[in-house]
Amino acid sequence: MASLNRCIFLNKTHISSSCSPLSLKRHSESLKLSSVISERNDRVLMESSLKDSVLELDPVSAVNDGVLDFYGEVMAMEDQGVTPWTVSVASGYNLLRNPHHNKGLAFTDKERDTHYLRGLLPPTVISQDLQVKKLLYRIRQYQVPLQKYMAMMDLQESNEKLFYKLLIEHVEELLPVVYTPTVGEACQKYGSIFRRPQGLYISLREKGKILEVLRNWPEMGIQVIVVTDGERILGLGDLGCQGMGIPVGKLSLYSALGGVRPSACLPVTIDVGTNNDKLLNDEFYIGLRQKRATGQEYKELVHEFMAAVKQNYGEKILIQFEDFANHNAFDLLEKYGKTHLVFNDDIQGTASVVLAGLIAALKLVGGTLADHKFLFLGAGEAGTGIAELIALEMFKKMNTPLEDARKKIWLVDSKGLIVSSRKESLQHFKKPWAHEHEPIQDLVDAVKDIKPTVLIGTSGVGRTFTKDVVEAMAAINKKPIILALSNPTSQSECTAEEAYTWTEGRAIFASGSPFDPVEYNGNVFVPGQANNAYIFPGFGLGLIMSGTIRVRDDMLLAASEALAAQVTQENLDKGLIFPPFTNIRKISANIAAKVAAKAYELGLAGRLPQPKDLVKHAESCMYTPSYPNYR
Ligand SMILES: O=C([O-])CC(=O)C(=O)O
Ligand SMILES: [Mg+2]
Repeated sequence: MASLNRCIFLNKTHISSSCSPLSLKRHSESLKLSSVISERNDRVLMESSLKDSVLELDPVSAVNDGVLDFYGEVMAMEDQGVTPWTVSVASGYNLLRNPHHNKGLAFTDKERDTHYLRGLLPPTVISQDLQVKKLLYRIRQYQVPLQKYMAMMDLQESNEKLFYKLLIEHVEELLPVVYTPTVGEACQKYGSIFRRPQGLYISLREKGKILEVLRNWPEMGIQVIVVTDGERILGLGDLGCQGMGIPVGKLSLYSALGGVRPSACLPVTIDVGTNNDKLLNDEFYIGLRQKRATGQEYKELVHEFMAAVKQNYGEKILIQFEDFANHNAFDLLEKYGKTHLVFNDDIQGTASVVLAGLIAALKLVGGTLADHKFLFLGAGEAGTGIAELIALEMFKKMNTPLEDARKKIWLVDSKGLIVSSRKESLQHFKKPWAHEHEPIQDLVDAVKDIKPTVLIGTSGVGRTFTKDVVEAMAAINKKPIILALSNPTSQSECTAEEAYTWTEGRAIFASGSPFDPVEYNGNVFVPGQANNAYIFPGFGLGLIMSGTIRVRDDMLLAASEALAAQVTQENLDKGLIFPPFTNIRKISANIAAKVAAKAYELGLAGRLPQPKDLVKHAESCMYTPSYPNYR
């Protein structure tokens, strides 16, 4: 019974709130917890001598067959309540089951002795590097992307540090596995692949209790929440509660790409029902089986959530809105932008990344932003968000009046070109783009008439950049810039191969979801990935490390410029308007530094004094997943 002499971690809230006085008394008496109590964050570390406790156990707790009934579960009568008491012991078997502390076969001999692991592991001791190699080998064995995804999720739930080391060191290969496009399929099938909860579910049933629900989450030092209501998951539509895969994936990138501690990240899904009949009739669906609540009922739940988050975590908590439908996304950003540190990834993150790509592309096509003409297919969050940020950059950098800047930008939605005669019936976020022009129904006619230099797809509908459309762009421009941003791959407006082939290799192409390099006429073209994953991790790190409490457009522009500055001549020579993801942590540190610098400049930073070298400071704040040595 040597292994019983060890450290245990008890969660304060669980001691005080979830244990009945009776069971607590029985525990404290029988376990004889010694008095060395030190507090570390929200945890209470107690040295206990369980060895003694075993000898002193009340005979009632010992069951006949010799199995000790510590928790009264075996002896309790049916009408007696039993507390579902758990103690997490940071050693022995539980240490191996704890994803934050587990090192698997990398536990040294000394650690195996000290932490009661002898016999629980096979004799070999291997390095973390060898573990990475082994895991990568295993993941490569799977042919189906969803299997790779599930293997990665299993790893995240069993050995968090190994998961992050693997992801960081092989980011180009594994990003499409844990994130877009595979995460889209994972959300579609989340009901059947769901194993363990990876975030908080806040449904209409939790109304009035959201603060309590937040307190059920085991970590207290939360710095970033990514929240969705599942209504517009990528370009896949309403996936209800199964949208949870998105906050989980985004937050994995916060840690891997932006260096925010995993324990400081909280994925949240707000479940107000779904209008997806297929899910409502799916026996494995995990969410509320009802149509979406709207209007006041919806607003009240979200408002309670926003208030509870600030109450529980304070003013500096960053809340990233993700994959909300247009009809809520703009209003939520507008409303909570005034009172909370909020950021909408689909409106602002996508805008910032695309602007960065365009700034870099100017080096290939020449001129300033104001010399170009932009045509969008799709006038939702991404389309209007990007359009507004491009106009803002022209205004700030070239003193182009905002109204004139907007006139260089045209949007097409499902009803055709957005023009002034449609103004009355347009949603408010489309109105600034309703310019004077004859109505045009088809995209190809809009391309021929408007003659854009840049074509951007944000419609969420795949295959809409047809051969006619792309050829029309190629007829007008020597180097047409074509960005097919909708996700996942199935919703991309065109493929990389189509873009290069239909423009005879002249396109400057990037897409939201990754495409492999394309060989055309003996040349290899490497498409860039214009995905907000370049921006949000570094952007969030910059906000957190400066201690700011509000997001400003100037910070988004700073992030774009920082990202564009990371595109090298070598990248441009290959036609790439984004740097490779391989260096993403360095890129994120640079973005974070520029965002933080802007926060300091605007007087919005709460962490004073300002560090001298913000890039170094950002790097020093970043989480690294190497194993610590356990005493
Ligand atoms: O998740 C992604 O890959 C990009 C994004 O925010 C979206 O498409 O909604
Ligand atoms: Mg999104």
